[in-house]
Amino acid sequence: MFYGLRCIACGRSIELERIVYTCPHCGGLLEVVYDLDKIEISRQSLEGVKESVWKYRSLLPFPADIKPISIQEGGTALYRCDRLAASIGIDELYVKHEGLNPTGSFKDRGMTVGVTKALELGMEVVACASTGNTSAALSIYAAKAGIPAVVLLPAGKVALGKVAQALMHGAKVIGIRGNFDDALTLVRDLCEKERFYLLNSINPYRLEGQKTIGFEIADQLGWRVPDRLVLPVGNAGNITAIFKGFVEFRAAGITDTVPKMCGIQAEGSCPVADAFRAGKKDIEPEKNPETIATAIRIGDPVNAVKALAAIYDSGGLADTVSDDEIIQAQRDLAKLEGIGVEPASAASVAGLRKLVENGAIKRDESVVCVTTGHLLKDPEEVITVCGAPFEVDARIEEVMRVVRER
Ligand SMILES: Cc1ncc(COP(=O)(O)O)c(C=O)c1O
Ligand SMILES: N[C@@H](CCOP(=O)(O)O)C(=O)O
Repeated sequence: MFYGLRCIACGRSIELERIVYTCPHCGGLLEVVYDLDKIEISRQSLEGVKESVWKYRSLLPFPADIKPISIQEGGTALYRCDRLAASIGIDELYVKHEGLNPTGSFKDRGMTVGVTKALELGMEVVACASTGNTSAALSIYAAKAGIPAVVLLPAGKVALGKVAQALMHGAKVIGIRGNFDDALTLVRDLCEKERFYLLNSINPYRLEGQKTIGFEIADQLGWRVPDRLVLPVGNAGNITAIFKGFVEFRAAGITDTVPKMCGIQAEGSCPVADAFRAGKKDIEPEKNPETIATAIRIGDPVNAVKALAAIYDSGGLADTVSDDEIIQAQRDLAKLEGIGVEPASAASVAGLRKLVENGAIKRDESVVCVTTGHLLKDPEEVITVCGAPFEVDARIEEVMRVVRER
């Protein structure tokens, strides 16, 4: 076999048939590892292949006969953003807009792999806890695969567009009176008891799909690796996965370096940034996380240890931004570049602005910000921030009065 499962803490190998999400020996997080001597991948082999998560199939954990559950995820735009760059004060800025995936977030990359793995393992029900996007993605891939999905959401705390997706694609949607961290604890227990397949980012296979963001950025930049990657951090899976992608491309000889990974959290929900500032390798969970960016309102990120390792190993950093800075960055992306994102995504650009202002990132560094979810995910936040549209009588003078108003 060209891949295996390994515990990042004790280094033991785990049998591939076992349905476990953490190490049965020490409780550590698991990761998929590859034997690169058995894998054929090169710049030449990738040339001309249609952009998609499955373009990089030789670095995904499946035998050749497994058919993916796919809805054309990946292949998202990497925009060069000169107006935004000028306003922030750097020379070369790109935005990787993951909001352009089928359900409008990067989670689709994880779920195409995760749900395909669920079927390969013979699992009959998939489940997750979610602040919204994971549930939307799980629901659509479960629908495509023809298996039931169960999703646990923090009641009243999930953006409307995301709940709508989970409902319409047919998941069993259960709001729990508690926060995301409570929901995750519950769903882990549920999956254990009912033999449901857990597809939060503690599942190491799901992260394999998300690492293709890193592959794709290098590919789209003509095999160049940016100096910095800046992205929001919630449950801390994505920063881990993307770094893994860059590390694997370097190990395979496709690229020659990795970017400095810069994780941005909201001020009211920042255990990873706190741990980084204290020079620690693990977090102290935050009991009552709060931020307008509901997608990253997470106090006890399951992948914190992996994420902090990615940050330290790459020479990156973690920092925080305020909700006001997030909203301003959301407006900047929308108005300067035509990129519509949900608040959590804008944390990346808010973080970049702060890091350039305080000198942590230099003008001449090349930067990619990952915008993780689409604007339409959270229409209620948009109305709160922008106000409702004008309403007038259906007469031209009334319309002109408003048009002329400053
Ligand atoms: C839109 C959005 N951005 C960022 C994040 C944070 O990603 P991660 O949990 O992988 O750190 C999430 C959810 O996790 C999300 O839905
Ligand atoms: N923002 C996430 C939170 C769950 O993260 P996961 O990556 O562990 O599934 C969501 O969309 O639910």
